[in-house]
Amino acid sequence: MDGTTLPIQPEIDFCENDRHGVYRAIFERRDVRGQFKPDPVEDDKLARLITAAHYAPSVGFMQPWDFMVVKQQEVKQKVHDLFKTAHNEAADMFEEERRETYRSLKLEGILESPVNLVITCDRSRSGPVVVGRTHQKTMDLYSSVCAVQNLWLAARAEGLGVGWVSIFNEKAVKEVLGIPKNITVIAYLCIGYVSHFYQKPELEMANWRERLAIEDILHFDQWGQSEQNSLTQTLKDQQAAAQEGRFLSEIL
Ligand SMILES: Cc1cc2c(cc1C)N(C[C@H](O)[C@H](O)[C@H](O)COP(=O)(O)O)c1[nH]c(=O)[nH]c(=O)c1N2
Repeated sequence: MDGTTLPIQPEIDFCENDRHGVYRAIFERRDVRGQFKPDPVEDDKLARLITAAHYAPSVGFMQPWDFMVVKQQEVKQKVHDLFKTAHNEAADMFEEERRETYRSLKLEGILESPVNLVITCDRSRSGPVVVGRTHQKTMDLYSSVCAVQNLWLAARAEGLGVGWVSIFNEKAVKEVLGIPKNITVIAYLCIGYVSHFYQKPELEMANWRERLAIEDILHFDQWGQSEQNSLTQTLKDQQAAAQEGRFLSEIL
């Protein structure tokens, strides 16, 4: 193929505002559970989110996703019932000291959010041999997750909150939603306008878990090999800024 005849994008660089917008969406995106407002989400906005998801990268351009919009209260109620069952089971899986804290966490907004959206993965979408998936079969699942992340960031840019709910038995969810056996549920998302976005993850604020120090999860050339070099120092400085809400104003 002659590369010069293919259409190209007019610009390589983003202008300052656009670049800022991308990082803003990344740092200000939150998992929303309890701050949903009942206001309906306009179809054009919801469509933009789904379009953004559909333009995610996928292995071999497989596009293994489907999108299922759930708006009916009785369907949401059934999913919520499944959540409650799984949430009770989950509590018993944690160490005793953490059980009460776990129970006190708000971990879904299924009924309060006006729209629920299911993103799935059809593992046989483009036949048995897929470019890039010949040796690592799970790449299709990761592709659908890329679609979720696109949607999540686009939603933040639209002023919409998204909460990912994974506390239910997948088989039961599929039954309730009539999803065929060969389709994998990747994400059950609650979407809607919010009263506010928190600055930090709710699990971080609840002291459930801290953001890991970047230098502890950074390796050079060999696993477990660290280096005190300028990249390491810059990453530490950027993390300190991000933790204090200074990333957008000081690092960009
Ligand atoms: C695959 C997957 C699955 C879930 C989540 C996320 C992801 C990526 N998260 C959200 C998760 O708790 C949250 O992303 C982290 O706590 C970090 O917070 P922020 O997303 O930065 O606000 C999530 N949250 C929740 O309240 N109930 C849930 O069942 C899940 N499930």
